[in-house]
Amino acid sequence: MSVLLEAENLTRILPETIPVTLVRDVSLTIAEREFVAITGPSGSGKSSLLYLLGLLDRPTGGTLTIEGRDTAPMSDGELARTRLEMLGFVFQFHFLLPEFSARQNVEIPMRKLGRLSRRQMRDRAGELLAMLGLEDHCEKKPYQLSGGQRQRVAVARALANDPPMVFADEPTGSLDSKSSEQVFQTLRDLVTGRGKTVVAVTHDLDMAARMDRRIHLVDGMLADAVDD
Ligand SMILES: Nc1ncnc2c1ncn2[C@@H]1O[C@H](COP(=O)(O)OP(=O)(O)OP(=O)(O)O)[C@@H](O)[C@H]1O
Repeated sequence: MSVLLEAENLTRILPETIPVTLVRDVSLTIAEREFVAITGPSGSGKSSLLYLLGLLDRPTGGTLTIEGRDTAPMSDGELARTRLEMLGFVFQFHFLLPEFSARQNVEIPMRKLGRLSRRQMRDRAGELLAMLGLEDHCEKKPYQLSGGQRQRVAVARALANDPPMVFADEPTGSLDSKSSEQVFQTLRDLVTGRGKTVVAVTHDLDMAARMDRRIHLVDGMLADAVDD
């Protein structure tokens, strides 16, 4: 399996009067077609690590390569472009734009990348929504959808530019158990059915146990490093 992301001694320290260490010396690799959970107690740095791996934040130490390319010398513009092409994001609260339909929300990352015609974007958004069982809801606004449906629109939006990797931060955290299971199955299908890599922060240990690998953090460090 080819490696997509490689972190070596990844560290993020906030330069406060008393510096706050969010992530410390984390080394890991994430390969194609992996379904990885990031677990750990509240405040252990799970979201901070996800933001670093997702190129939403820059480390203060260590290295991060994506498909073999070092991210340190990349400008903010290059990082944004790499995110658009390589990475999709699903957050606990869907962050769909309320004034736009489901379809228009899914088109947004395609518009930003600017590779497809209006017609192609429209068609692709419709196909993605249909793949997630939302073919009858394309023209609805987020407030007209259930929590689980909104989260599946967010998954469709994450897939808009066909990235190899999807990051999810507590994707089922605000859903009831039935919708959680649907969203979990949707993420699982991305890996087994579509060959994506999915990395998800979760508090839900049962869910983490059903994923293929677990990265456990304690105080911003990998738990196996803490055990040493
Ligand atoms: N901007 C910030 N300024 C100060 N402290 C911060 C900041 N961002 C995060 N922290 C602290 O860093 C630690 C790690 O936060 P992070 O959100 O990554 O943890 P988490 O494991 O995702 O937590 P949770 O499970 O509660 O969401 C926490 O103690 C948090 O309070």
